[in-house]
Amino acid sequence: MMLDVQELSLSLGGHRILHQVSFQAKAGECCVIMGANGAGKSTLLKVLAGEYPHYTGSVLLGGNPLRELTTAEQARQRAVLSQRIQLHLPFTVSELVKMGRYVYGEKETVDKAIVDYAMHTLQVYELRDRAWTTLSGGQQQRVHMARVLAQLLEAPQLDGGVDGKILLLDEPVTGMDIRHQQLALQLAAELAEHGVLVVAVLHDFHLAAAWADRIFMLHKGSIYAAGTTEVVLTAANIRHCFDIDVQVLEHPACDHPIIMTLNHTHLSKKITENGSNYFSA
Ligand SMILES: Nc1ncnc2c1ncn2[C@@H]1O[C@H](COP(=O)(O)OP(=O)(O)OP(=O)(O)O)[C@@H](O)[C@H]1O
Repeated sequence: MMLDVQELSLSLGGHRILHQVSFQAKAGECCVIMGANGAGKSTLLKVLAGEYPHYTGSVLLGGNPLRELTTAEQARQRAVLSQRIQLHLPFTVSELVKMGRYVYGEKETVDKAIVDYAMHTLQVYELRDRAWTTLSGGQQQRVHMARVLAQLLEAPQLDGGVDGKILLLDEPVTGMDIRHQQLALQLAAELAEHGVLVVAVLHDFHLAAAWADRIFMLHKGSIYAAGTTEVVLTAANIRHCFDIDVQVLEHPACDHPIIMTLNHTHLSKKITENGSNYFSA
């Protein structure tokens, strides 16, 4: 299964948000989209999730134009974790995770086994009868991740029929503690090993460096850099896309780099000099 995006452009509210974005990704890869606030990361993910069908250019999934797949076909092939999901109805945790199964309409027993498996995997099984609204932010995010996992799987195991499916994750680890961040991304990497194409938006350089097979760095709606961590996460690319100086160091124990920020007091000075010091507002 291949995702082939060619010259994708999209306007929203009369503004060009994505501009001539082209890339290819294949089943088994863990791709990470990075970029500054407003660069177009979520919008790109939403196009891939079928939310903005009025794009120009082409998006092919397994050789088929995305637009030609029905909503039901898309939902069985692809699971999406959106950014900052807010729910106000007091669904229990298990009810919410079960929503991931609606696209299948299968036997109750299969659904229950998969839902239980997903809740165990994200370590929210103990919370299964709690109202989602009463959970902490990080716990809520883990429940959403469990829901998305339940949608992806066709059997209660990680290699359960996921080969060739797509997992789209928009800032999946927001609010999670350091251990659960690792757990969530390890899960994404394991799914990729079982043939899932994972495309995740991440802000954290360390996590991206540790888990990405390839990184696409977006800048003002276009891809500025694409490739392996070593190619993309350079001080020059980060300065260009984020307007900040960093040092890229060798990790003492792992084979990926560490991105270190410096003491950036000059950033607030720069803003003060420009007459808009929002730090003191
Ligand atoms: N529905 C919309 N109508 C008009 N403009 C939009 C809409 N959705 C997003 N935008 C604009 O498109 C740009 C890209 O937004 P997007 O949410 O994709 O950014 P992002 O890279 O995900 O940012 P962040 O890191 O803050 O999540 C922003 O300038 C945003 O204001």
